[in-house]
Amino acid sequence: MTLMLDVENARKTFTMHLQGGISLPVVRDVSFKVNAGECVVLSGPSGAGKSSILKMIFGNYRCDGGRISVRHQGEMTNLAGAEPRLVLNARRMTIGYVSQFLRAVPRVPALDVVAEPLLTAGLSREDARVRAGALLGRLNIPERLWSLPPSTFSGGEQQRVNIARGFISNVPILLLDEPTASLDAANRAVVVDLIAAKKQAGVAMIAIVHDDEVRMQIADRTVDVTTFAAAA
Ligand SMILES: Nc1ncnc2c1ncn2[C@@H]1O[C@H](COP(=O)(O)OP(=O)(O)OP(=O)(O)O)[C@@H](O)[C@H]1O
Repeated sequence: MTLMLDVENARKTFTMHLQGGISLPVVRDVSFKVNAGECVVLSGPSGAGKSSILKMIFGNYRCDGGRISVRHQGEMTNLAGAEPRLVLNARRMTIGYVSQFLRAVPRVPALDVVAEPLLTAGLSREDARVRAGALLGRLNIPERLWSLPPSTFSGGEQQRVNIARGFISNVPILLLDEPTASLDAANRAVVVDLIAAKKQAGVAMIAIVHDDEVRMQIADRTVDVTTFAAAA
């Protein structure tokens, strides 16, 4: 078993500067590990801090304490409090984040939105586009839409473009924030298959899923976030 992510006593408090500096403690003592090929699902009610934990791992939210170690280029590397350059490097090579919403650059065709992580990884434009098309097809995005920017797509289509962009890269750690939220049953099943393929490939995943059926299909373990509740 190869350890890929080790979260130790991570803590987050928001300080609301516009409300007289009120402190909003969200999570404390967050501790769990994820091995290669394993999918850990974060559970807990709305507001428990699940998305905040994913954002702390990805470096969108700064930790106020503790360690977030990821296997980056073969070494366990602490990203909590790391220099921005290291965090950006880890995002390019090690950690992918599939959020519920697509943040696409305006006017870029869907095919290129999906192909972009492969170009960054050094593939030729031609090869990257072929793989992007295959994945968009698998996610039931009709070919006539591939050359259009996704900004006019439906919510579910945009989410599938986002999933394709997240799953196309070969990063060894994937963070999945409600990847099936607005999908129909057929596309949910495709995403469950994509997750199974990533497990086979040894990718470590941390997921938030509200759909019980999807959770049962993908979770190797569940981590209950309420045990990290920070409110006294
Ligand atoms: N940027 C922020 N500034 C202030 N408070 C925040 C911020 N992000 C999250 N919070 C607060 O942290 C708490 C946890 O939010 P979070 O989104 O992590 O919960 P969640 O478990 O993912 O909820 P849900 O299932 O509804 O998405 C909430 O009370 C939220 O208001």
